[in-house]
This record gives sequence, structure tokens and C-alpha cells, in this order.
Amino acid sequence: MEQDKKAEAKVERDRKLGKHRSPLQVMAGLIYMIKPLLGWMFVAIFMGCLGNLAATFLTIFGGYGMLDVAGIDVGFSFFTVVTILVIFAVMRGILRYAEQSCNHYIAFKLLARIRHQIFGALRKLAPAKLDGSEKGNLISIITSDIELLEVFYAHTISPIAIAVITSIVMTIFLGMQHPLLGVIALASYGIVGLVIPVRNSRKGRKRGQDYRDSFGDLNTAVLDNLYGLEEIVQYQQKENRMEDMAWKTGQLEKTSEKLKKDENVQRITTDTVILASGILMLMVCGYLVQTGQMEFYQGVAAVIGMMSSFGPTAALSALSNNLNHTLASGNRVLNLLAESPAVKENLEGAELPVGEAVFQNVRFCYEDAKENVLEGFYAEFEPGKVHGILGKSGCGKSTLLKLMMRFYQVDAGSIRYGGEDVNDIRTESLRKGISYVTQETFLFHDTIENNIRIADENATREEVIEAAKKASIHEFILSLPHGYDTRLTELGDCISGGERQRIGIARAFLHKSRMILLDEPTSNIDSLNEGIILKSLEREKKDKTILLVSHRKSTMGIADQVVSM
Ligand SMILES: Nc1ncnc2c1ncn2[C@@H]1O[C@H](COP(=O)(O)OP(=O)(O)OP(=O)(O)O)[C@@H](O)[C@H]1O
Repeated sequence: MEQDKKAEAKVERDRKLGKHRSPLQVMAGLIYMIKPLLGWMFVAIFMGCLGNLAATFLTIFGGYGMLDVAGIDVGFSFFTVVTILVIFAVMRGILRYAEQSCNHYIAFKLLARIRHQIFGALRKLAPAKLDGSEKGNLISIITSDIELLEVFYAHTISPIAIAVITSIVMTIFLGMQHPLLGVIALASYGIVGLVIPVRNSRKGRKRGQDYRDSFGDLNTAVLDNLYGLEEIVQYQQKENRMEDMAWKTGQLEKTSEKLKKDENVQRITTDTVILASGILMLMVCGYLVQTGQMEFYQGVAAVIGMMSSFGPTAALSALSNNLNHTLASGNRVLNLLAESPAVKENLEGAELPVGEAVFQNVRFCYEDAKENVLEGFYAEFEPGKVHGILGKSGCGKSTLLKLMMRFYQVDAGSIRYGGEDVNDIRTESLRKGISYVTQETFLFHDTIENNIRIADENATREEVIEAAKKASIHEFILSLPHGYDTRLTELGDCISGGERQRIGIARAFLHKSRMILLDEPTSNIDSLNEGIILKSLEREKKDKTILLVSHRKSTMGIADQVVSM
């Protein structure tokens, strides 16, 4: 029942988040982000329109110049034509540069903002939501998906606006020569700039999404194979893994090939339509000039103007190929930004009170799981004691610690610290007040000292050494080439599981919290070092609550109380 409700809630949330947004919704979502830079966007569009019109009228006035030289009256003196040509030529260059500068300024500013937002979102989503996420997919969102948005912000929005505005201006200009020419121009621009791109984008939308998905899959597989290299070698999985990678690469290639083929077909269609409209314009102008409905120079200007004005609309047509990729990336970025954290950060709650930690009738189930991990669970952990937690593998010992850290929220019942519900405690105070040593200690590419110091950035070298001694890692650190200043990159992967664990424990000692949660802290440590660590824990316990998850009898020996799960 509970699981059904959770599944329904997930479907509902996905629907609300619009995991499968329409292209227009994605565009609206991305455009909304431009809000703070809207002024710059208008400037870019204005410059782009002027620049493109300058280019078109440059060729039209070039035509007038030729006619003038041939002795045909065009209504302007040769000197005026040359002056206008020079002005338009200079303007064209400057305006194009200004437009591109504005667009790239907007794009890079926005990318920086979006990256900032993505990291903010990941920080809120971690650790619960990231437990199950595919790391490769996340990496491709953070890197290539965001990078692709540059195309949207720098080369999509303003080109669309510029194509629309310049097409309207050119339709009016040609319509002023003769209404029929205006109609031809409008129809041609419509086909090149609207019909072809929309058709193409409809056709390629699924392919764009497929391409991004295949790319994410391949990323995940590459990372998987890199991290699992030892297992692959040991269990002779090389062939299988190679086959899998080859298959995934093949899928990516196939999608990419189809996309390229579509692109070529579209380019040919666009060029054909542009040529056909030029020929049509030439024939109609010829007829209008011959029947005296239009001056000769007007006909020349119309044909030249028409042929030289397709730049912005043809660019739109080419854009629709990338647009599929871009919108698929945009969709994934928007989804990640819209993802709601499993637990909302408490910013204004109470400080973590002193006192016992109490589980009262707690029920908990992971979002996609079928069974409750905890059900009707009661436990009380008093300060000043070491509490051992025992239970068979998978019974929920680590989950219990994660719930205490409020990485997840209980479904029913409560967890209280000194009488205060964990949900009402300020998250920062809770995390500061508890040291949590997980089964896997992550080490940063930094010195050993800094790796321990992340538990307390203001700690002195002496305090770091003191914590290292308690965790029985001091001697090992002294044996390294640069002692505490040894960078972990220098050691490569040569740091053992036990040394890694002891660095994690040193962090917990340095953290100076009121509570220490240890998840299998000594599973990789020999009995000599384990003895030193356990003694240090015994010394720490008088004003602390220590929870110790372990299968080892020797570790459990120091527990004052044991909770069996
Ligand atoms: N993020 C998660 N999403 C879904 N299920 C999970 C998640 N994390 C753990 N589980 C499941 O919840 C159950 C309890 O897991 P937990 O890690 O708390 O067990 P444990 O008692 O600590 O096991 P061990 O002693 O092997 O470390 C397991 O069945 C596990 O597969």
C-alpha cells in the first residue's frame, strides 16, 4: 500500500516536473533563465537585424551602382550609391561583431549561472537522490549538456528573432516594389524558415533524444569499466565488457549517422527552395517589367534583394538540426534543476540538543523499494555509552545511521534528539553535531593533512596529528615521503582500504561532535590498529553518544549496549 502510494507520488512528480517536456516547454524554460540578461538579448537582436539588412541592402545598392554605370536611372546619384555602399559595408562588419559579442556574453554568463544552479541542486539532492543516480549520466549533464546550451543562448534565440524581423522588413520592401513580390517573398521565407525546420525538428526530435541517451549510456559504461577494471580482469569479463562497449558505441554511431543523413537531406531541400524562389522571382519580375507594371531597376533590386536575404532564414533551417540536440540537453538540465530533494534542508530550526537519541515506532522504505527497511522500530541511544548495532547484512543498519543524519526522512514514527524531532533541527547544526563514518571513505586529491582537516577547517596541525594518533594512522603518515604534506595523488591508488578507513576515523575524531556514528569502521583494519582505535573511542565516550555498526565480535566487545536489528 505504502509502496503503491510512493510509486504514484513519483509518477505524479515526474508529470509535474515535465520529464518529457514538449520542445516549446523546453524553450520556454531555457528562455526564462535569460530574464536577468534580457536587455543584452534585445541589443543582440537589434544589432543582428541591422547587420543582416545592411548585408542585403549592400548587394541591392551594388546592383543600383551597376545600373547607374550602365546609364539606367535608379533614383540615386552614383556618388550617393557609393557612399551608402561604404557605410553599409562598414556597418555590416561592426554590427556582426557587436551581435556575436552580445550573444556570447549572454551565453557564457548564463552557462556560469546554470552550472552554479546545477551544483546548488546537486548539493541539495545529495546524498539521498545521488545514491541511485547513474554517475555517467550526471557527468554528461554537468559537462556536455550544459555546454550545448551555449548553442541555444548564443546561436538560437537571436537568430530566430533576427530571421523573423529581417523577413518582415524584406517582405515589406519587396511588397513595395509590387504586392505580388511581397507574397512570393513571404511564402519563400515561410517555407525555408518555418516549414522545413519544423518538419525536420519533428522528424529528428526522437533522434536527438536517442543520441543524448546513447551518449549518457556510453559515459556510464566507460566509468563503470574504469572503476571496475580489477574485477573485470579478475573474473575475465574483458570480452563481455568489450562487446557491451562496442554495442553501445555502435548505437551511438548509428544514431549519429541517421542525424547526419537527415541534416544533408534538409540542406539540399533548403537550397532547392531558395533557388526555386530566386527563379520564380526572376520570372515574375521579368513579366512585371515587360508589362510595364514595374521599372527595370526595381526588378533588378527585387531579384538581388530576394536572393541575398535568405541568410537568416536559411540559418534557421540549419539550426533545427542542432535544436534537437540542444532541446534534449535542455530538457535534461531542466529536469535536474527541477528535481526535488528527498529531504528539504532545515534552515531555521532548533540547534541539536544534548540528550539521548530515540527511535519511536519508526517505519522507513526507500523510494523504489518493495519492502520496508524498518518497521515499528524502537531504540534509545544514551550519551556516555558505546552502542553496538548488530544484524544480518541488508537488515538496515546503515539505513538507521542515514536516517539519524536525516539523509532520508522516516515514513512513520519519529527520531528525536533530546526530545526534539530530527525534522525540526537545523540541518547544519545536525550535521555539525554528528560525525558519520561511512563504509567508504572518499579521499580528495589533496594532502593527507587537508583530507583529515575537512572535518574541522580551523584545526591546527597539532589537532590533526592528535586525531590521526587516535585513529592509529599517525605512524603510517610519518612513513610517507612528505609526511602530512603528502598529496594523495602522489600515492595514486596505493592507499589501502584500512588506511583509507583510518583517515575516515581520524576525521570523525577531529570533528569534535557530540555523536559519532561508525559504519563498520574497522572492517579492513588489523587487530593491533583496531585495538588502538577502540581504546580511543572508549576514552571519547564519556561525553559522547557513539553508535557502532559491526559484524566483528572484537569490535562489539567495547559496546556498553547492543541493539539487535
Ligand atoms: N538508496 C537505496 N535505495 C533503495 N534501496 C536501498 C538503498 N540503500 C539501501 N537499500 C536497501 O535497503 C536495505 C538495507 O540496506 P542497508 O545498507 O541499511 O543494510 P545494512 O544492514 O547496513 O547492510 P550491510 O551490513 O550489508 O552493510 C537493503 O536491502 C538495501 O538493498
